[in-house]
Amino acid sequence: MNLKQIAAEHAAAFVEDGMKVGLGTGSTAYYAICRIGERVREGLNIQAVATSEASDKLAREWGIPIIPFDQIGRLDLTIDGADEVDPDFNLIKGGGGALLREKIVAANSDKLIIVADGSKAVQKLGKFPLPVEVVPFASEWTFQALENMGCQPEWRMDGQKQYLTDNGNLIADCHLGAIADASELNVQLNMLPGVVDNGLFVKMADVVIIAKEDGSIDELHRP
Ligand SMILES: O=C(CO)[C@H](O)[C@H](O)COP(=O)(O)O
Repeated sequence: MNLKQIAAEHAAAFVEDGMKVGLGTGSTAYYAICRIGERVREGLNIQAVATSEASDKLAREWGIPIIPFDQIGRLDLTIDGADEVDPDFNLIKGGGGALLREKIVAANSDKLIIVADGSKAVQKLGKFPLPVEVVPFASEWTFQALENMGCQPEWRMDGQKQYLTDNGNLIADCHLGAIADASELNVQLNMLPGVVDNGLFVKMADVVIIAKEDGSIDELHRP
């Protein structure tokens, strides 16, 4: 049983004719894009924006009409994955490096639907290293500032080279342990010059769809 696929295909059913849709990134969002692509081939009429070059390519392969972000306007919904989801609908995202575009697209969506298997549901965020996107200019200075904040950063690597995001930036994965106050940390990180954004999505998710071990689905709506 593929739990990622179960959650993602459940979410794809939220997409209706005429909608403007944000397409997430990662191995769970992959299945949502494929299911939406199947529906487009069956005649579903939507416009979409992708949160990464990889999702853009996948969507185009399925024939999903992809519109540049600045031309699409407000989105009806976005379907995306997450690395961790807490009971207050806060998330860690960016394991796939797409956190900046994912956060922009989510902020421009009436509804953010998160799809995940049960392993992503946690009581406290922070076991998964928090990705922080850093501009290359003065990157070591910014890295030091993250260390001084106690974030225990580690540069994400791509083989021997530093990993680069679709925006040409670096990722520092921060080993924080349990995060006491995600909202406060989100603000503190983004106040550091050199930090573009971080993977904390504080109360941005509207619906969380979790596929559990037995194949059943929890569909949770933020109050
Ligand atoms: O935030 C993301 C990419 O930047 C992904 O949504 C997140 O990493 C989850 O990925 P997966 O579905 O492959 O576990």
